[in-house]
Amino acid sequence: MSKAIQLPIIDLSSEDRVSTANSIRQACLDLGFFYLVNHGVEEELLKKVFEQSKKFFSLPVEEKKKFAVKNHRGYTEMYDEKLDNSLKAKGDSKEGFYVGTLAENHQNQWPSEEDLPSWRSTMEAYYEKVLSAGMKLISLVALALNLDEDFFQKLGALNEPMAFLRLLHYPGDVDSSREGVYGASAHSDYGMLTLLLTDGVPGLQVCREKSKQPQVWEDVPSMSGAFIVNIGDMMERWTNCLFRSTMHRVMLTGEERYSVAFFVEPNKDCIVECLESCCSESCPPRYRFPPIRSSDYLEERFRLAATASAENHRINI
Ligand SMILES: O=C(O)CCC(=O)C(=O)O
Ligand SMILES: [Fe+2]
Repeated sequence: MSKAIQLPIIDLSSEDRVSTANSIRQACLDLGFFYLVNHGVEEELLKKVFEQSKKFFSLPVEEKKKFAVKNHRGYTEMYDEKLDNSLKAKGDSKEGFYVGTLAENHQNQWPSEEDLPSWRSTMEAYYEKVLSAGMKLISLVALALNLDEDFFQKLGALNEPMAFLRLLHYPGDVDSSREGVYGASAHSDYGMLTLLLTDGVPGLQVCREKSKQPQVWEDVPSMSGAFIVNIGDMMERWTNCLFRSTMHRVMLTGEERYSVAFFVEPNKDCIVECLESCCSESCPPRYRFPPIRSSDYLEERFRLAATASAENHRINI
């Protein structure tokens, strides 16, 4: 058993925005992981998303493959992805389903109303609600960086955010005794921030210092009704590594596990480069992080994580 970590709790409904922004700043300087409570997404909807997710993953695999991922929307099979591509294992032991931005809803794939009634409306409602919580949170993140709260909106990062909802299912019957077998192998997330919901089954772990050997992994307990939020790599680049995008993974415990990740990414054309408020003469922009276009960066990361078996449904955003 690994040691359980205690994450700070951020209340999205608090009227004291300055103090909330300060707490976010501290959490992001420290680990870049925190719980988000009072986020405005009703318990009932959280429950429904899990129910509908289970219904989809319970379909026969041939049925699920009819929604094989296209343009980064739809079903990803077991082993399609290897988040730590230095591993020898064939791929991560999980299946998933991506829903992309509703602004380009024609590109999304939906099971029919006859097969899975209310599936689409549940996912759309969840997408809208979590996106709205994510936008509120990003305003607070801007304040936490001593910027105007609408900084990322003004920058044009969020007029068409490339947010992805991803349903995840980790089967309980995978032999995880072999080396390199994980539900999700070690990685950091790609974008601005991630709002994660889990069903309470353990498995998620974080590593504070990825270069320290041996690596120390700590369990992240889930908190009922709260999102686990983490900072992604593009936010780390924007902040010149002031805010941390921490490495994490999902262990297989022998118990089936469901989670729902919501990745908030800037819009495609947004250039991600060191913010002025995060560099100075004594702390210049890191040379390994030159300005990049958001969608170029994302595509490259998706490409690196796709296993050979997933090559034929390569992402194209
Ligand atoms: O399922 C989880 O708890 C985490 C998944 C994750 O880290 C990811 O998909 O990026
Ligand atoms: Fe992740």
